[in-house]
Amino acid sequence: MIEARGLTKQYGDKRAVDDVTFSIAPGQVTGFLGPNGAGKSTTMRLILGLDKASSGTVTVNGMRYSEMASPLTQVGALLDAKGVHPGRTARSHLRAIAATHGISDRRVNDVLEQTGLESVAHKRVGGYSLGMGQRLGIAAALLGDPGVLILDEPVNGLDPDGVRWIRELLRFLASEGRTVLLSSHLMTEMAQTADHIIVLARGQVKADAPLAEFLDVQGKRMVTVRSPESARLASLIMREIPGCRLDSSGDAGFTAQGIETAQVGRIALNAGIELHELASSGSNLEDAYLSLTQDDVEYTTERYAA
Ligand SMILES: Nc1ncnc2c1ncn2[C@@H]1O[C@H](COP(=O)(O)OP(=O)(O)OP(=O)(O)O)[C@@H](O)[C@H]1O
Repeated sequence: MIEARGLTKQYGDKRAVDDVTFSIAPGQVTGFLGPNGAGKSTTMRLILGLDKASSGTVTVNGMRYSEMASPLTQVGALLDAKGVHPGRTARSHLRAIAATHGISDRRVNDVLEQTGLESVAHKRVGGYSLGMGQRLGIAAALLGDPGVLILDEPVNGLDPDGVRWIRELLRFLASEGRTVLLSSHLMTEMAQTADHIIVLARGQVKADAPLAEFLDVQGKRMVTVRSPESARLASLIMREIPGCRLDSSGDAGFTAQGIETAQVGRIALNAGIELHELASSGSNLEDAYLSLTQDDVEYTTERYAA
């Protein structure tokens, strides 16, 4: 369990984290989302005692990081996978960390095996690919067998195989009852990995909800309709369902928001209109996230029309 209460971090005149309160529960993966500069990494650093809060508190299993006698066994983190001496081998890197906590060589071998690094454990880290470096960072996070894991953009730059491996590993770790906090800008990946979503924007919590609820509240369900009489059907729908929004899809059809498939079916039936397609698609995490944060993006660019 990670608990933040009124957590605030001020850098000069920049308030990077602004009165943030949340509880991150064990047994699930919590996705930490937010535009660049939203305060995600700062919050993670505050949890890990790498930065000092200006006010408020954050605890892991009821304790501040600085109060933990053996922090690696409580909380494991992957913040910057590049912070490893290039001349060391993976095994010697992990052994050096293990030595600070009295962790056995056997455990080092276990995490090398768990992260698929056994066969390259004797090689110098300087020659590692990005994916191998990420695996080593995760091996270090797992070393103390902690109940809480914090990973800042762990899938950045990984190939599809590595991305899937991390997704399955995090789901497994959560299923063992661990608390997993994961930040990523990859929405499709997050949608497949997270059970719960926290969105930060300009240092504040904009949403804190189970994934399904987040999609329901923020997302927009879309109905796709195709009919040889689509223009007549569209005008009937506009008349009968005020507030619904239609967009022509060009292919003898249209998409509609703010309406259910059953309503379209009934209107079509009553008017004797033949339907060739009537389908509902759920909203995706990217759309839901973008609609929530569109006014909070600090670094923006012009959009290109398709
Ligand atoms: N050490 C620091 N000194 C001054 N400002 C900082 C420092 N660290 C972070 N900031 C500022 O705090 C804000 C939040 O940054 P942070 O890195 O936490 O955001 P983020 O959500 O992790 O962004 P990204 O998605 O780009 O990684 C930014 O405006 C950043 O410039």
